[in-house]
Amino acid sequence: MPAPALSVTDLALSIGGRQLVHPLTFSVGAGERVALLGASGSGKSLTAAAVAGSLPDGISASGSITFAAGSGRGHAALIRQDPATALNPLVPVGKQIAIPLRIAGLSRTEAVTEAGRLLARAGIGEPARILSRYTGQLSGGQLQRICIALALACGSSLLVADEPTTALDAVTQLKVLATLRAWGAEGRSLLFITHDLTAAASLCTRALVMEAGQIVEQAPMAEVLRTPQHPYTRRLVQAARASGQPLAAPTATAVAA
Ligand SMILES: Nc1ncnc2c1ncn2[C@@H]1O[C@H](COP(=O)(O)OP(=O)(O)OP(=O)(O)O)[C@@H](O)[C@H]1O
Repeated sequence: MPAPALSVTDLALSIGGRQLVHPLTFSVGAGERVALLGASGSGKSLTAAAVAGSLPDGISASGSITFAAGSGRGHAALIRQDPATALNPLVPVGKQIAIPLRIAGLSRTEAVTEAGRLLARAGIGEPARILSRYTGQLSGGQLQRICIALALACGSSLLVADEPTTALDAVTQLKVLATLRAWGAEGRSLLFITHDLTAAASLCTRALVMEAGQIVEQAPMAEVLRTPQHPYTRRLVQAARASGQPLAAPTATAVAA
């Protein structure tokens, strides 16, 4: 069995002696798409930041986070709800995507061509036109997909996506979810942080559920939807069903597609 893309063991996070995240242990398999669900303030974003190595100042961490050996040039890439914060507003996005490609040894021309190809792979229409744009000239959904193209350019094998669809309209949400699905279908791993069970169920095959800084449930997504165990998970499933949106975990065939 291949080593997990990500193994988190007894990860605990605190600030000034106040425990924000209690010791957590979980893994994300190679090519697996895992949802990290939980209410606001349950510790999802801090966990995501710890995995991506970008904890805010003042937060202390203990425990271990390991990545599969040889799992790509950059281990984990993080995309957030506000993707503009990850990009430089003064540099055209194509140039920003070209930087890691140049570092990896591509010539200037090759890097620009590859940046366009990666934008297309991330679901951006008319990539040649988008390459020369600045972040201020692009929509939230486009910026999310540009961050995914950047993660592709960095050779990341694991994408940590922290509420990437929360601020988007329904149509754009579907486009970003499709890009994330394609990311996983190419054998890369995904940790999808959200409080939107409908989005998580459409994308992920396994779910971790957090409440008050602890993982209270972890199971295959289909099982979570069918027989949620923890009271918070039950409320989440009931609320999603009450909204009338279809709730179904991806099948093994859909994952391989
Ligand atoms: N930089 C920080 N300094 C102090 N406390 C923090 C900091 N960041 C987060 N916290 C606290 O840690 C807890 C977990 O926060 P976190 O942002 O991880 O929650 P979350 O589940 O991602 O919530 P949301 O869905 O609203 O983003 C909260 O109580 C929050 O107030």
